[in-house]
Amino acid sequence: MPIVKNVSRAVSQLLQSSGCGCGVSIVPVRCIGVSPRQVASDASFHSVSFAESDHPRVLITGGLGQLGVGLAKLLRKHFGKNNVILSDIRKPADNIFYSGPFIYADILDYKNLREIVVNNRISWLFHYSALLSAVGEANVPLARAVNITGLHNVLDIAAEHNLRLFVPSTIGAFGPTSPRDPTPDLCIQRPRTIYGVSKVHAELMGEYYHYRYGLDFRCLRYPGIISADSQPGGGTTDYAVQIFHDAIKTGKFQCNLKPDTRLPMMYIDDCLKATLEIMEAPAEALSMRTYNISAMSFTPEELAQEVQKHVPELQVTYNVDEVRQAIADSWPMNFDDRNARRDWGWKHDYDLPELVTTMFSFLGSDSRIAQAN
Ligand SMILES: NC(=O)C1=CN([C@@H]2O[C@H](COP(=O)(O)OP(=O)(O)OC[C@H]3O[C@@H](n4cnc5c(N)ncnc54)[C@H](O)[C@@H]3O)[C@@H](O)[C@H]2O)C=CC1
Ligand SMILES: CC(=O)[C@H](N)C(=O)O
Repeated sequence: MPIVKNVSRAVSQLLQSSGCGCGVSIVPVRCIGVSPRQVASDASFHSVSFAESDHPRVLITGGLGQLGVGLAKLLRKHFGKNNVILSDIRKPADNIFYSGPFIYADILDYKNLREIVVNNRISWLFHYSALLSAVGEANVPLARAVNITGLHNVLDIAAEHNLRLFVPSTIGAFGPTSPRDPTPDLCIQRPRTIYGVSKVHAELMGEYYHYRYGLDFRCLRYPGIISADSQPGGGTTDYAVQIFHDAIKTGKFQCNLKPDTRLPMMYIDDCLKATLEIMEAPAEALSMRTYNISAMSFTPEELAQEVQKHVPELQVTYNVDEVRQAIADSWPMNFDDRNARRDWGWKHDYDLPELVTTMFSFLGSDSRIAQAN
């Protein structure tokens, strides 16, 4: 009888302790071939701090996409080359392979991922693997596996090994019934893409693990990201990268969204800066675990006009892709990021004119390099 009493007291203490994450003492641990179970642990994830110890040991999943290589470069500057491991299931180009540690990691292979985390003493994980909005609609079973099952693997490993975990979300986590102009952090989220559904799931699961197990989960909802030295991976906002390449190469650009489709966008340097800043923010500063971040918002027509200031002869035509247009029409037009600005001092550096100038200075020098080779 006393044993039964003790057990029920322990269980009720556990349930009551959810909410702040401090002192929570159970962690989901998966055994290979056995369903998830829970074991006792004294871990207090919120106390993990790198301020007084060495740099974090970082793993980036899905690192060979549009954003991962730039993130690795930024983090290596801060934490040292060998403390940041880039990973993916694709083969890296020579320059990436030789620029720092690279490892094969399939996020659907739980055991392999856990082995990498353990063997490399990983303490921060940036989970970038995903299928984006347009390619996700083209292959829903794969998007569901990578974006949802893969996330479950990452969450369990992060909780089990006390990692600080960053998972990006997106403007695509909102849908036609969300307020679109502007879209606040907390509002109706009923996206109609598998990508959006998987990202709402990631936000909720991450926050659940935070409140239930104390996982140090941090999440930003990125706008469409624009970069010069990496290609987008099959999203609805890809046009805003392609226009620069086509303006330089052919002077002609065919846009797959209508000219007046307004979407939030951001230059990659701002996106990566925000990602590092939220990971470094003290836990006490974070009143939420999922934040919108914003920089600018424009339509294809407005972007084309700005690009034409640099390439006046650029001809733009419109050939609307119905799938992408329907997605874009359900996404935010403007993003409200007041909470990020208030809580941890988020501030963007690039508006539309600076973005366009910076893109051309990058691509201009790149094409000169390409010609010289
Ligand atoms: N690029 C953008 O405009 C935005 C990106 N995000 C998010 O940021 C993250 C990174 O985005 P991008 O670099 O643009 O994506 P991307 O599509 O360019 O790259 C994703 C990477 O995931 C990898 N991957 C696919 N299946 C995998 C698996 N089973 N195991 C390991 N890796 C796998 C792919 O090989 C690819 O290199 C994603 O989670 C995305 O949802 C959010 C909003 C905007
Ligand atoms: C905004 C995103 O998440 C991405 N670029 C996409 O268009 O799917």
